[in-house]
Amino acid sequence: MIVGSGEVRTESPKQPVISIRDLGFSYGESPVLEGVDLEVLDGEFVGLVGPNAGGKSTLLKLVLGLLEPQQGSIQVIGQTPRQAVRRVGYVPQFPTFPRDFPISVEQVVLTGRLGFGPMLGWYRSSDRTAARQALAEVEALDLARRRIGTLSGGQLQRVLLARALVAEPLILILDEPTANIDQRMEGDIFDLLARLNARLTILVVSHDIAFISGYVDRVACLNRTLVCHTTERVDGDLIHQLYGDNVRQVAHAGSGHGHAHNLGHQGH
Ligand SMILES: Nc1ncnc2c1ncn2[C@@H]1O[C@H](COP(=O)(O)OP(=O)(O)OP(=O)(O)O)[C@@H](O)[C@H]1O
Repeated sequence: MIVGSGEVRTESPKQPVISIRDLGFSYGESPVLEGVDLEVLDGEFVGLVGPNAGGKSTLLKLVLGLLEPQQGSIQVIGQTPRQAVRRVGYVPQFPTFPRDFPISVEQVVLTGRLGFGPMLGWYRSSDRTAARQALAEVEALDLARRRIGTLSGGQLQRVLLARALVAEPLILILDEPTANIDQRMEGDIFDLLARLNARLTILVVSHDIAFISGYVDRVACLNRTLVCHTTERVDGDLIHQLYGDNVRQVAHAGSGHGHAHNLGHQGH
């Protein structure tokens, strides 16, 4: 509540846009997720971190409605994940395209509009305008006519982000968006996400807890079960708890963030 010069104004509390309750999932005998609870509030920027095979991608697939919970529940904007799928923009983990794959950047972005219009068939001019706007928003409009397979890792991530944005989502979910790009680009992508967070709720999977804690509001640490921490809690002890000895920390030369890198995922 805000009180000033005799006026009383009540700020409405932020609503959860993703609600996960007591979620359980296994592919076979051994559980991958157990008793997972998570609420992501409207407008939040949440980082999802955890060791290899901790269940991060599985949790995303459940939130996207690609898998069904075996225990517990998930609501996305008050609906089932499948019902809400059009309001969720998804940036998958670094797909690769052959260099001569015959599809342009603009065509890739346009696939984000599939099913948008009333008719089956070709894209409308409003779809093309939206695709160009989305490319401009991620500062990649100059790439529109390039073949998708000729892009660098950082350029490809921007284009996939534009493809997610063109569907006008309320929530953006990204799976390791900077896993195969250099540190300067990593900062650029997260600066861009921070700007988009002004109008979108963001859930991002990262292997680099120390880096993302400079950007996100909270980190959700997933290792079969899930524990949330505010970013102030992200220190050496927490990183060690989560990743054990499989972590080396190196300063980011000249990054100005003063953060360290978790190199526990060198397989990526
Ligand atoms: N389709 C599948 N069938 C069987 N087991 C699977 C399948 N997908 C994932 N798993 C297993 O489930 C566990 C969790 O995998 P998941 O990919 O969710 O983890 P992650 O935290 O995203 O890992 P990483 O950081 O390595 O990407 C792993 O042991 C993995 O081998």
